[in-house]
Amino acid sequence: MTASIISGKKVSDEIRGSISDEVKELVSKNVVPGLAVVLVGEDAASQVYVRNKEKACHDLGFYSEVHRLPAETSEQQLLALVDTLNQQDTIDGILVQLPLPSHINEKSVINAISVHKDVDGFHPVNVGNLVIGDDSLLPCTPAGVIELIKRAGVELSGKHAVVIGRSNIVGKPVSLLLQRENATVTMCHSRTSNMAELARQADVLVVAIGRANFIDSSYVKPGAVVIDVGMNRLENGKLAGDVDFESVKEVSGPITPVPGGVGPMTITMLMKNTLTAAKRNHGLV
Ligand SMILES: Nc1nc2c(c(=O)[nH]1)N[C@@H](CN(C=O)c1ccc(C(=O)N[C@@H](CCC(=O)O)C(=O)O)cc1)CN2
Ligand SMILES: [Mg+2]
Repeated sequence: MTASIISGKKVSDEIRGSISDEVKELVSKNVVPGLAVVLVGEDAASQVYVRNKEKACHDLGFYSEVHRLPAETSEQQLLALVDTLNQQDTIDGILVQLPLPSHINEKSVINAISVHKDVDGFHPVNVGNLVIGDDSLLPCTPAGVIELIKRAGVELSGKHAVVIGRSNIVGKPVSLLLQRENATVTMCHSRTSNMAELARQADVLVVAIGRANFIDSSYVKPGAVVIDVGMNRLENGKLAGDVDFESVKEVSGPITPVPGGVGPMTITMLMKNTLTAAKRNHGLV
């Protein structure tokens, strides 16, 4: 029997509806949440994502600034812009689209963003608070993964979750958030020798490895929930996840598609973080 599809688009629209209502209330108090997005260079995928973020801001009534800088922008020039945005009262959230050109140190840029405006949740202070369980702005994709699992009605407490991939922006934080939901978490990575065996033990399998269609049905326990964080552009221009959707959906439980799964949730969680930052910046929480 084919698995049920977890629609990130549907969940995203539901959450954006409530964000839009909250923004209207804030605007009535003369508070307009402001997001600044900085894009350096001409990476095609990044341009799509930044356009999606800008559109979401406009759709939800946020103030939005997009700074598109040439690829040859120096690290110092970028840091100067971040410093200006840190001090700009109309801006509650700042993000610098990754990846950056190789001559720019991503860590230096992330560290330069004010912790309170770090709506990506990448700043070491926000990451540290995530690790110790204190309040923090959560990284958008991991937060979106957890929201999708919860809204699919999946109970995580006591379940075995297997995360494949250990990146700083997805694998590591999503493992921590799964632990916060009392799941038992196994993290697999490029040096894991028995990945398929471990993956088949998962009640919930989260895949974020950046390899198109890598995970087939041999990695999936029948009925397991499968969350595909992959975002791979194929030579034919189509988008593919890390999961071989057509084969896996025949054995899995609820599964996210690509596109239309985790991706839209990343943007929505960014809007949610910006709203939170605006409320905090204006002393409303
Ligand atoms: N500063 C950041 N950089 C990057 C992040 C991030 O969270 N912060 N994450 C990824 C890219 N990403 C957000 O920027 C992102 C990826 C995909 C989507 C999305 O909506 N995908 C759609 C398909 C879009 C398309 O047609 O290509 C989907 O999956 O349905 C949104 C955001 C790396 N960089
Ligand atoms: Mg404001």
